[in-house]
Amino acid sequence: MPVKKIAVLISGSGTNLQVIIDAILQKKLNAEIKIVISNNKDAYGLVRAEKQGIKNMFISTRDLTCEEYSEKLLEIFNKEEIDFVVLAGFLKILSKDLVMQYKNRIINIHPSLIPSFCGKGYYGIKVHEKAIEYGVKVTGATVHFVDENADTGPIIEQRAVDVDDFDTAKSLQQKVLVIEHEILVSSLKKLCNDELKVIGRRVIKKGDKDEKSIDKRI
Ligand SMILES: Nc1nc2c(c(=O)[nH]1)N[C@@H](CN(C=O)c1ccc(C(=O)N[C@@H](CCC(=O)O)C(=O)O)cc1)CN2
Ligand SMILES: NCC(=O)N[C@@H]1O[C@H](COP(=O)([O-])[O-])[C@@H](O)[C@H]1O
Repeated sequence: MPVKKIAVLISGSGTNLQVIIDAILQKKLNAEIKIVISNNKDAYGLVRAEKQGIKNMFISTRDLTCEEYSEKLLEIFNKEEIDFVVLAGFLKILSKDLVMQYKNRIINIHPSLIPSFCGKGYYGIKVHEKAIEYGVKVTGATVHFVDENADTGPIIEQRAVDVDDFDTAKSLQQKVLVIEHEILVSSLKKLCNDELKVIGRRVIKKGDKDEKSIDKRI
């Protein structure tokens, strides 16, 4: 199977980007990061890419509409012949047009168990603050395909973590980040190996013994 060309979009420290870099170096992923793009010029993730010799660029989204910066991204994806896009802490909503042209080829990592604590306004530490405030006993992380709305695409993988009485938003963020790194690599591996099939809102592993019965049920 040919090596998949991926673009990774970031806005911050890039620890999720780093685990993808590490997984490729350890030959765990059938992928090559062709480009890292950030809408934050100070994102440490750009430093991580530079250190690894990966093409990287800052694209300002300030003063641009969603459609305008999405069009810029699409031009780059086409030029680099990108197969899949990973949103790894990218904090801007992508346009419907871009998402449709890359239907089921863009994945996102979110630091909660969707549909809890997600959607517009839910990003970074804010997600964990809401979880602590609500008093949930379990939270976690989700990898999902990206559709035109925030965090509503079909779910690929989720994993839970317990919320302890002494947890703060910060401590919870650290616990969930460990899980994010694990399920992001796991999901990306399945995607790059063409192991995923989307049936309605459900994402199943191809060759699943129940695939045909699931097909009929939906
Ligand atoms: N079309 C889509 N685009 C994006 C999705 C998606 O599911 N569909 N996921 C987000 C990532 N994300 C949650 O996982 C997310 C990111 C940002 C926001 C948000 O409310 N952003 C603010 C601006 C924040 C800033 O600029 O500092 C906003 O848009 O007003 C919600 C969810 C990536 N794109
Ligand atoms: N809604 C999107 C969102 O909140 N994304 C979150 O941003 C962080 C980026 O960390 P990183 O830059 O170290 O990978 C991660 O926790 C990711 O789940």
